[in-house]
Amino acid sequence: MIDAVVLGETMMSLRSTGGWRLGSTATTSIAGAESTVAIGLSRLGHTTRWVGRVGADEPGELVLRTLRAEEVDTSAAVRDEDAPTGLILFEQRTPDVTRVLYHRRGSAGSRLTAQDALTGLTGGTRLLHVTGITPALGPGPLAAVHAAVDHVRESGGLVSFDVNHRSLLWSAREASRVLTPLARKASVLIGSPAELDLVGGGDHVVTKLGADGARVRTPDGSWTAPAYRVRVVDPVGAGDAFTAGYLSGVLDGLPPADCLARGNATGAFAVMTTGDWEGLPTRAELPLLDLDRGSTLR
Ligand SMILES: Nc1ncnc2c1ncn2[C@@H]1O[C@H](COP(=O)(O)OP(=O)(O)OP(=O)(O)O)[C@@H](O)[C@H]1O
Ligand SMILES: O=C(O)C(=O)C[C@H](O)[C@H](O)CO
Repeated sequence: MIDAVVLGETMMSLRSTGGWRLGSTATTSIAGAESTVAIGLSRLGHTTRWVGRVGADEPGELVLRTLRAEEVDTSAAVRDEDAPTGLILFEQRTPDVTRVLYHRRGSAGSRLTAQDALTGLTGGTRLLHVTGITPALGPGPLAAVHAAVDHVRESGGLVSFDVNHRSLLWSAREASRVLTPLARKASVLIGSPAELDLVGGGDHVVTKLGADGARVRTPDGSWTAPAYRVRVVDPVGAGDAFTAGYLSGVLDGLPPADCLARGNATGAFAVMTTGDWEGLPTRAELPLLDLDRGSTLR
């Protein structure tokens, strides 16, 4: 049995050094909320699988190759001959503000089916992680998320759900209508305060508070943990990085306060580096943030 399966769309990312309209140079990589969580968990030593569709094209090969290099299992991924891999363009205007532009309508990732999801769960998983992005991609991906969530719940596994509302994809009103029933099925519900307002509560709710850290409420109590004080280079992806750390703690059986601390650490690593997943820590690197200023890793 694998530790964690994630389901969703991963795109090729293009990150410009200046404005797109100026004809700047760009760096290619990959981006996808769920695959960032898979990479984060894999670096922390958990076995993970990514389930999704890419086009039968070079951006799709970049997605699969990158995930494989991060030891994320891609054996259930589908290469779709009839649609391209989606693209996401990042344009960082200030250290805190990054513009996002999608080229993903009709992408291979948006053709995900319930059957893809069930195939991806073959062999069983301890944890399924899904987000509110996939249901925004169309009826097929929405059905895939429901099928996966129902299957894992029936098998006794944990389901984590990060609301991840993407306003470029749909309105808050529509997101609330579609995501509330999914949030009810989650064992661990994660979001920002505004996102959690969209879907209502749950038994185990984790609130991401940016530079203020995070809090968790379970039937046993509530805990908060402050963020690490670090220099922010690129805040995009911090939420998914946090989720990877938090879920790693859950898989390790840690108490909620320790899960929060691990999530704050992985979130801090993400904001200190450019890119969503590139700076995520290995397990050996986790204590780095707790070293005194000026000390070195031996
Ligand atoms: N400025 C910061 N300094 C230190 N840690 C941070 C900072 N911003 C975010 N983090 C860490 O990352 C976690 C998630 O950040 P945030 O609440 O901004 O998520 P988010 O809104 O989902 O972000 P995004 O959608 O950009 O990925 C925080 O709970 C915290 O642990
Ligand atoms: O917006 C999406 O659909 C993504 O999956 C991209 C990520 O959310 C973005 O890179 C921040 O994590």
